[in-house]
Amino acid sequence: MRLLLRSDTGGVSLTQDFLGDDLIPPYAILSHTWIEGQEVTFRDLMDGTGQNKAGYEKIRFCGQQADRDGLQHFWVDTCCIDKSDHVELQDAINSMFRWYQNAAKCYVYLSDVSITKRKASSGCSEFAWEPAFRVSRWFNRGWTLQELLAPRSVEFFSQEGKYLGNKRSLEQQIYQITSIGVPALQGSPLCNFDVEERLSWMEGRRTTRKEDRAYSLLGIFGIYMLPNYGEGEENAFRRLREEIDRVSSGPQLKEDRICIQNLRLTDPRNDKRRIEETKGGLLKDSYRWILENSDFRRWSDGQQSRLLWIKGEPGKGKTMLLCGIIDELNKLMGKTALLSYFFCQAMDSRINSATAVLRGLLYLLVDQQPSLVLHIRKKHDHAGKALFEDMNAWVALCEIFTDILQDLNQKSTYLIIDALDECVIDLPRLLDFIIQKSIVYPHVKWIISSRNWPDIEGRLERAGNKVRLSLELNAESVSTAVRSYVRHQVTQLAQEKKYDNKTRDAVLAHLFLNAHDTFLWVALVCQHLRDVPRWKVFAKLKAFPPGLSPLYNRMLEHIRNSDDADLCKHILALIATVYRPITLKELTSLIKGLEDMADDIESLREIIGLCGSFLTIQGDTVYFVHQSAKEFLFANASNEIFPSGTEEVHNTVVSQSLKIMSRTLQRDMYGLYAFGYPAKQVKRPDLDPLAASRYSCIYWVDHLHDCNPSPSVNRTGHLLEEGAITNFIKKKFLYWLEALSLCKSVPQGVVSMTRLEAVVEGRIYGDTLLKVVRDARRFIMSHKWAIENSPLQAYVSALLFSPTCSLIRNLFKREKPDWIVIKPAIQEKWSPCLQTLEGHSGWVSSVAFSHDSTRLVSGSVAFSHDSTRLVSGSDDHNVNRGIHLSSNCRWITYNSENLLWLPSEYRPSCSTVSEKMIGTGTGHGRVWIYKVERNERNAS
Ligand SMILES: Nc1ncnc2c1ncn2[C@@H]1O[C@H](COP(=O)(O)OP(=O)(O)OP(=O)(O)O)[C@@H](O)[C@H]1O
Repeated sequence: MRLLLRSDTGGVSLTQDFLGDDLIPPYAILSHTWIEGQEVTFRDLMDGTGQNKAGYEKIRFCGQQADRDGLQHFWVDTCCIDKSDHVELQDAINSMFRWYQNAAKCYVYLSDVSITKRKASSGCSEFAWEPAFRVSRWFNRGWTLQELLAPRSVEFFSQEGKYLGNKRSLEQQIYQITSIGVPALQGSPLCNFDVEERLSWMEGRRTTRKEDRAYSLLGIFGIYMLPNYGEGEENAFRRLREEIDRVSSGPQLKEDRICIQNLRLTDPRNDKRRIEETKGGLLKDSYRWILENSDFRRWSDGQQSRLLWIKGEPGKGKTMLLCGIIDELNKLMGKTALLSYFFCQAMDSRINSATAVLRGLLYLLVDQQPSLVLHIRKKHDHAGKALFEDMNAWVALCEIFTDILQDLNQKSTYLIIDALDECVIDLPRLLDFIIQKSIVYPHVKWIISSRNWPDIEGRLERAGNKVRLSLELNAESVSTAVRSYVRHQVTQLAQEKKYDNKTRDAVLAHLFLNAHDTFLWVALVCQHLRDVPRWKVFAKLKAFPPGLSPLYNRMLEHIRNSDDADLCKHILALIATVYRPITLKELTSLIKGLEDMADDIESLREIIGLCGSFLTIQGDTVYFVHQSAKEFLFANASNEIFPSGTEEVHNTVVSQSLKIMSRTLQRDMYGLYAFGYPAKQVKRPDLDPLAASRYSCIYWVDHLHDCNPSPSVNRTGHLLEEGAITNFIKKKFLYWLEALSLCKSVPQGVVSMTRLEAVVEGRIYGDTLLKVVRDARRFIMSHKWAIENSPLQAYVSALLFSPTCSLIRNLFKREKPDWIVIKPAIQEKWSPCLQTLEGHSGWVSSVAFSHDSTRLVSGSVAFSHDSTRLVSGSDDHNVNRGIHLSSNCRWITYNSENLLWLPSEYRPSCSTVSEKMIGTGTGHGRVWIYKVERNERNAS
């Protein structure tokens, strides 16, 4: 790879050809569309010509921008490849994706998007360039697809070289323009997207040479293929397909991929990037102190100190400190060590549990050393995705993690976990695991961070070899770091708001005096000041008291005094109560009075802006600015934000959810038409009919459950009327199942129905509701597989194969296909078979219950393909849940006879589970769970 080097005088020269990625210095890369005959070529550069061509401007722009970003080198496709050299061109085509991927920055130069022109004519708002952006040629060209997807950092510039935004800040617009899903834009590994989806991204894109439409996809599929110009587009695509099939049909690779896809809950690299971006970027001067800190050095240099615990009060900069440490370790260790990390976030239920932490850490380890996936596959091949989700997930993940740490075989490994206090589920287990592993494996070093919580402190006391680094005890370093941060923030602010020196100095002085070593306080005040007109700054400064709580109080007071106080408080209460961050559209459906605003996103943004600095919007999702803001509302303002308790908010969410679902759910919402249309291939339409009701579909039962757990609540005084739920199930149940499938959430639906049955049983509701809920639960349990795989099967096989007396079948008989003339003969009532558990590959020969009747173990035997070996296995299930739970299985291979081991706590027989008598039956690969009527017990 050849790069361009900018001299001090602004001239540009080509470097040597770097052979080997490790030798290439950091560089920026240009993405643009070509102007026929006006691009500067390799030959031009060699001959010292080309400065008069229009394309030279782009080279100048790229060099200057790289310089501003502290990069000496940059790359431009027009002149860094010698296209007259056939071999070099072939090599470049196959390397291009990697070159974009490895670039420190990618600048997209949009020659057809101008800011000044539009400003002059329209007078004009910040986003006046957006219409031109949306129709820019850049989005219609073939090569620019990989230039959008491969680099981590993609920044967009107008023809004047003015910054318009980056891949993250313009995510929604790019998604709307290209239909490329947000996860792909956020850097999710492209192998996670199926072949058809990736091919579809090229639709509507053009290239000058037809064959390039296929060649420009090579990197996106991670394949190598020699270009052969002249073969024509059709042949090029045929060869591309063949190569894709060849690579992906390797059974090993395919299984590995599925295993990694199932393991992936989040990509912690994306979380890190998102956190840094939303916090305004990572400032080196504010974390560098740690590298020289004596405790940190003791941990990094010492053999014995394997666990570093960084602790401090809210907003002291722990998360950003860890981001900095990760960057430094990455730089320092390169590929000589493995580095994996995870950021816990209490407000996001995907990433606030101990299992999520282990999954995230494993994901990054496997990404760096793919051979490690074998340890996961040992269990995953048997259990599938349930391995990571069922009630035994923690046990299974611990075993896998331990195997991997052992296998790493002395390779240096760094594991970093931020914000343990935000690990809401199973923190004690996670702490014990960390302590134990940090003692056993000398090649593994851990960094964890948390607030000063006595519980964590108490538990960590047991870790003998830890180093404790308290931010409060390093006040001097933190104070200097905060001062750097203040300086940086105020300089930016002064530039943006055009402060004169006096105003700037006043702001600086106020922040220096009152920050008390708390980054977050500074960040919040500066955010406020962005909305304050320059001339009011002096007066406003006094309104920011020192300390986080007083500042939050002040922010609340501001809301209290505003015209929209009630609306803001409702919004704050809702955002504090939901189980995952919600989008603006979902917000409109859950707040009374905002229902009609789903299409007025700009006004919604304004409304969120009214909630002071408590909330922030990323993409189109609403978050608290910081976990401490949410905690403040619960601890210091709950009377005001939740005047009737949180139950009331749950209540409202349920009734609003029922409303929006009743309004939006209907048959074939995505226009799939074909009954067998695979769920995997379903793409969200641009105008997603579920956009406003997605959250409701998945969580309404959870909110119902949390409305008021007391069974003695008087039904009439309760907002939740039996009628609303009964009506919803009677009228919308089947559409809800389809929606769950479209949202890839059928398993959550099964759990919801089990929960709903328990809630209804525990309350003073009428019989009708209970009957219909029980029937609906049997319905989803019986047909979950079909509906999960093809959403429209809810109207075909599910209805046809339900018992003739099923309430749901009869309520929705109008939906049954009329083209099936000969209908299958089906029994009248639901069969006693409650559930079928699958997973074994041989005959299941033994089944037993645990003493507490909550668990079931099954055993099977099978011959190997060549019939020389007998394999026996056991499988563990949880009886109370509606999903197959099959982790914890141990496969044992024998040379001779079948030896099946069952732990002694299990005993054969029927059992009473949730007041029902349960029996079991077995077959090839399956275990059936039956409901046993007392007088039938012996018979079954
Ligand atoms: N090195 C840094 N570079 C840029 N911004 C920083 C840096 N350190 C802290 N900040 C700013 O301070 C704010 C608070 O920092 P951070 O979230 O890291 O605190 P924390 O100690 O992890 O808080 P908590 O314990 O409440 O989660 C961030 O949102 C960011 O705006």
